[in-house]
Order: sequence, then structure tokens, then C-alpha cells
Amino acid sequence: MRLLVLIFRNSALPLLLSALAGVAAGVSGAAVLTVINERLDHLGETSSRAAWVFLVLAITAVSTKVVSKLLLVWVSTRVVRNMRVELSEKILSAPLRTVEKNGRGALLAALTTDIHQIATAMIEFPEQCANAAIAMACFAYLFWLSWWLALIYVGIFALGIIDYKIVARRAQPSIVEARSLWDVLISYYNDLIDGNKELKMHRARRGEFMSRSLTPTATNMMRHSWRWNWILALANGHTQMIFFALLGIALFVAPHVSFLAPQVLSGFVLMSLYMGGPIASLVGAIPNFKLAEVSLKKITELGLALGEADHRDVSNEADAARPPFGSVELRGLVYSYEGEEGESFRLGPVDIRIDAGELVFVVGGNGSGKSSFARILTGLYPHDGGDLLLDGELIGDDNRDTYRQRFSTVLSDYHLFKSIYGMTGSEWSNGASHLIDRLGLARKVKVIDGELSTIDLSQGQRKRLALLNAFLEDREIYLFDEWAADQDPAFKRVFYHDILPALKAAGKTVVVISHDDQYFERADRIVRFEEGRIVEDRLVREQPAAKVAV
Ligand SMILES: Nc1ncnc2c1ncn2[C@@H]1O[C@H](COP(=O)(O)OP(=O)(O)OP(=O)(O)O)[C@@H](O)[C@H]1O
Repeated sequence: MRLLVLIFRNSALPLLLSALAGVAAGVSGAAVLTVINERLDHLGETSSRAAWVFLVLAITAVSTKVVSKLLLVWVSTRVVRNMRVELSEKILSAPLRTVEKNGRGALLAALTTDIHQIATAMIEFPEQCANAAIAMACFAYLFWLSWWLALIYVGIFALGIIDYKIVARRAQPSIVEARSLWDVLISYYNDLIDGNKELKMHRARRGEFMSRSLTPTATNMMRHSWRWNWILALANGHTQMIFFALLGIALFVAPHVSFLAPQVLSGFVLMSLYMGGPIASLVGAIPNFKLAEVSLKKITELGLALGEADHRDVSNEADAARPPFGSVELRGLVYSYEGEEGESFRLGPVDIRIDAGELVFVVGGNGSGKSSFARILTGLYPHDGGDLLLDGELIGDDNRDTYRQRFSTVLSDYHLFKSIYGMTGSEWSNGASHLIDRLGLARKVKVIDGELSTIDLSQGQRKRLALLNAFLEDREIYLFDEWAADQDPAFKRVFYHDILPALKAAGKTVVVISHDDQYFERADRIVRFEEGRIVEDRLVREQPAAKVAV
């Protein structure tokens, strides 16, 4: 049902036109057969009227078929494009936790396999509507020829459908299982690519990764795919048998039951043969519809339902000028990670107020909650309890995206884009070149046509480029999550002694997550986390304004 809604939401008119053209092709094809059937009865006699009818019907059958196909190709290319864009937008607008929880494997499977399956079914749909219409037109003709024989045909058909359903139902669990295994296989593909070094370095790990994870999953998928394919092939075989049964009845049984004119019998034989193609195609398309339903369900389970309104974590409003802020405050703020066995980590309650222009170092041991705090503070995760306020205004679902736009960040799991998106004109390009120079990368990286010439650099150099991005964004609040961890001692010093004070001097608010205790005295204030809570919040000293411009 959801599939039908989706089909009609996307390109309803061309799909309808294609279906109508398909019906016209099928009906005119069937009409050609009635002319043939009629002429077979008068072999040897000439009729120019019949010849003209034959010619017009044949041309109509071929041309409408071509039109129907062309419309389908036109629609199909657009449907696939639209779904790719829509699903990407859904992923962009979904809350970050939804994206993280789903994982790369499931999302990539949705973007590739599921979209392909749904698009295939959408494209099949009008063609199969046309096939169903052709079958109905054929049956109408059969009823006109002999109602009682046509009724027997309908009865046999109904039995065939019931039989198909009984057999095909057994394929469903394997279809679902094969699709679930595909997610797992993609996550192993990720390991294969991202963990290639680790796998190359250790023979036993490599062997076990293949023998315990990747190969069994691929084998399992093969088994399930084989199972549902043979079950449906068997069900298709049953359907084929029905046509032979129909032909057999027309040829061998019906003449003994009651007198039927030879033209009636040949009509039944011809129509049985003609219907065979469309009905076989209809039955053959059923797996595609089943696969598409499974794919749609998968996408919905990811929290990214296509074609339905959902909770948006991003706003499409134009970026308006914002008045400078005075303070950000967290009051009794709580956030929990849910594991399989309930809550796995709780941040908070956290109470803190950060005033504009402060340089705050957030410190603490591994797993104490610093990065989680950063994600809440920047509005990347919605908090579970307590309040987040900007100048006294509560931050919630409606204004979180706008709130986020005040931050420039380099998070610990940052991603570096080769293009510096979101900045236009030569101004940023000149700025970028200048900053690249200041970051000590001038001999490595250039800005060419709005793109960085390379991002294939060392970890530390890549992080400098991430910093470049943050500088270009030029927002009010900077947040760096262990930015200096990969830097050499000289550049670490530049970061703490030049860059941070320069940002402060420029009126920026800076939050630095750091393990570099030798530089802690560079902060205005130190906030220490332990087990998800602030255990220390102390002023260090007033930072002198820096002389170095960033
Ligand atoms: N994506 C996640 N899913 C589930 N739990 C998480 C996730 N990220 C962090 N946690 C939980 O939150 C705790 C705190 O993690 P967090 O990354 O905030 O610590 P941290 O202080 O930044 O550590 P580090 O100094 O090692 O970066 C972890 O111990 C873990 O239990």
C-alpha cells in the first residue's frame, strides 16, 4: 500500500499515461488476434476492410507500446534521481543520533539497494497495470465467445492465484532475511576498506575476518537468495502449468462437453496463448514488488520514511544575521546513551554558563563525557532533560538548527571536505590561501577553482585544514575537540600561544577540549569532567589579548 502511495506521489501523470498507452497496446494487440481468428475462419476469402482494420490495429499496437516504454524510461530515470536526492535530504535532516545509530552499512544499503528496488517496482507498476488490463480485455472477449467456458477459465485462474500465494508465501522470510544480511555484509565491506591496513598486517586476523564474518554472511545471503528465488520460480512454474491446462481444456475437453463452433475454440486457444505473455510478466514481477515492500520497510525502520513528513533536525530557513550573544547556559542538563541493556552512559546533570569572549578548557579523563558535552553544547544532540539557553532563550527542536549556526567546530571525528562548501566568491578563496600559508601548508595545498588541491595529507596536516574551514566559517563560538592531539610540538605551541589568544582577541568565544596539561594555564577557565559530571570549574586568569592575527 505504501508502495502505491509512493508510486502515485512520484510522477503520477506520466505513469498513468504509460499505463494507458500500455493498455491501448495490449488491447489493440488482442484486437489484432480477433481479426486473425475471424480471418482464419474465412481463409481464402479476401476482405480489404479486414486488411485495413488489421493494419490500423497493428500500427496502434506497436506505436502505443513504444510510447509506453519511452514514458517508462523517462519516468524511471527521474524517479531514481528523485529518490536518491530525497533520501540524502532525509539523512541530512534526520537527528545526528538517528544517523549514528543506524550506522554506515544500513544507510549505504538504503541509498543503493533499497532505492534501486523501490525504483524497479515503481517502473514495473504501470507495465503490470497494462498487463492486468490486457488480461481482463482477453477475458471479456472470452466471455463474449462462450460464457461458460470463460467461467471455467476464471475458476482455474482463481485456483492458480491461490496456489501461487500459498507457495510464494514461503519465500517471504528469506527475502526479509537476505535483505537484513545485506546490511551486515555492507558493514563488513566497510571494515574491509577502512581496516585494510590492520587486516594486511595480521594474517590470523585477516583469515578469521574472512572465515568468521564476511564469507559466512555472503554464504548465508546466497542461501536465502537461492531459497526465495527457487520458491518463486516454482510458483511461476505452477502458473505456467495453468496455461497448458487452459489450452488443454479448449482443445481436448470443451469439444466433448458441449458443441462449440470452431471459431470459438480457436478464439480460446489464441487468447490463451496471447494472455500467456502479459500474465507471465505480471507473475514474474511479483518478486520485485515484494523486494520493494521489504526495502520500503527497511527505510522506514531507519527513521527515514520516504514521502512522509518527519521530524526535521535542520531548518531550511535562510541564514539571517544574528545579534551577538551574551552567554550560553546549561541548567541541569542531562543526556543519556542507550545501549542494548538500557542506559550505557549518562552525561549530567550539567550546570554551566559560558559568557561571550571566554576561553574555556574542558578537561578530564578518557570517557569522562567531554565529547558528549561538546555535542550537547553545539546542539548536535538534543538533550534529554534540563535546559539549554542562549541569552535566556530556551533552545529546543524549533530553534536548535539556528543555534548550531553560531558554532565553528573541529570535532574529534571531523570530516574534511575537499570543496569548501558554503562559502562563495573570491574573498574566501583569498582568505583561504592566506590561512593555508599561516597554517604551514602553502607548499602542500592550493585553492584551485574553489577546491583544495589535495586532502591526501598527514593526520596533523588534515586537522590543520579542518581548522582552516572553521576559520573561514568565522562564527562567534569555536569548539575544538582535542584538536592539538595530532600536532607536532612546534605547531601545538602555535595553537595554544597564538591561535587561541588571537581568536579571543577577535572577540570569539572558544571552548577547547584538551589533554595537554602543560598548556592548561593558557585558559581563562578550566572545567573538569568526571563520569559525566563537572567536578571542577575554576577561573585561571585573564588572558592577555594576542598580537598575532589569524
Ligand atoms: N556513540 C556513542 N554511543 C554510545 N555511547 C557512547 C557514544 N559515544 C560515547 N559514548 C559513551 O559516553 C561515554 C563518554 O564518551 P565521550 O566521548 O563523551 O568521552 P570523552 O571524555 O570525550 O573521552 P575521550 O577523552 O576518550 O575522547 C563513553 O564512555 C561511552 O560510554
